[in-house]
Amino acid sequence: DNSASTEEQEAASSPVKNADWDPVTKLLAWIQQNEGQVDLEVGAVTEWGLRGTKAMRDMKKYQVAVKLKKYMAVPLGEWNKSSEENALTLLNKRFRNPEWDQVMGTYWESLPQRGSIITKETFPPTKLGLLQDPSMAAFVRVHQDFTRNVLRGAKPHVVKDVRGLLGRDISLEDFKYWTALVASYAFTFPDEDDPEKQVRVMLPLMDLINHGNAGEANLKLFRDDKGDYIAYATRDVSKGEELRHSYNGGCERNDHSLFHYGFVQDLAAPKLAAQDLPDGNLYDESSHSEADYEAGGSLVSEEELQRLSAILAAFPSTEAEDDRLLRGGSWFDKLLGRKPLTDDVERLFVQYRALRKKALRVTIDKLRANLAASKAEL
Ligand SMILES: C[S@@+](CC[C@H](N)C(=O)[O-])C[C@H]1O[C@@H](n2cnc3c(N)ncnc32)[C@H](O)[C@@H]1O
Repeated sequence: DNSASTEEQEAASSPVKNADWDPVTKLLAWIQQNEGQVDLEVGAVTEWGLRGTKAMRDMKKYQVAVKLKKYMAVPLGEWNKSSEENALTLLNKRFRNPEWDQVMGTYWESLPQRGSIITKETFPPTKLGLLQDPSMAAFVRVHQDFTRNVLRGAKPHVVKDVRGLLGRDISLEDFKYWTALVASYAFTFPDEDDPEKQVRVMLPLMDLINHGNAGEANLKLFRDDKGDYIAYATRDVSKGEELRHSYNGGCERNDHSLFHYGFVQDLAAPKLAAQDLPDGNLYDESSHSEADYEAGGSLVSEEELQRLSAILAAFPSTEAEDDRLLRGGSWFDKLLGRKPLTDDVERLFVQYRALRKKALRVTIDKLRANLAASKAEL
């Protein structure tokens, strides 16, 4: 058999043995061996080493970056089920079906390991004060209580007996880890049998693609009529460009992206946290948006100026003070031994509160200018 001997030769001349490959290299090979297509590379995409995906060559609009056979996907439950419930669905399948679990081992290994996922499920409770956002901290506590309660069987509508379901005990740390993964790495697609229903699904490699805002995103994901998953370019892309798709329009608000995905962005046109608009919060969309602060907008008023200014004034630290914590400050701070924060979670939380203040400041400035202009017109 000719092909087998070619494979043997390749294996023999390959510089590393299969077992030594890093998890991502293994993942790409595994997808290609399973009728998939890979036309991107995985690596660091920011100076601080965020992992993401990049174009390996110039790409044309509609060109396929990843194709994944249906059988490589990991279907979970309906989209409106909690991540805890979806995590149990996943763990049940893993524990009850060891052969499948082993086949999928290459995928599990490509995922971030315990301790490196920072989302609402894993935010350390002792650090929540650093957010300077009691309402976000409260939402986080409610989530973390729920996870704990599901695990100890206190939420019988989700599961009566975790041990009975999984056939073994799992630690709270493990449960939080899988819940966080299911929450921040799974996708939502219409159900194949009932398009009215939305279901969650985990997609190897496709879940290594980072979020891009509208205007930056250059990939889209869809499922074809055979049920296979495809990520394709939505415009021409140059070699080396990061490939991104939009997770959710809400990610342009840092409260949303921090809570659900553990990142924040310093946008040129910063958006207020949902709760800083006159109505709305993390879970309830506001009836207002930044457009209402433009000239002639419904929020260009003296009362709104007072309201936003009061929110900004009530923070326990200023933007400049936060900035000093992140950057290490002046020669004076250095002399006093004040070092920049190094802990990832602490930096993220201080970045969040500084960017929240920045969005308030920028909105207040715009509002004040538009208010002055409208008075001058009168
Ligand atoms: C679906 S994964 C994407 C792949 C991930 N970067 C990795 O290496 O495993 C989602 C996670 O990636 C990170 N992420 C995604 N988009 C990002 C962005 N635009 N900026 C910063 N981090 C981002 C966040 O940690 C998020 O929870």
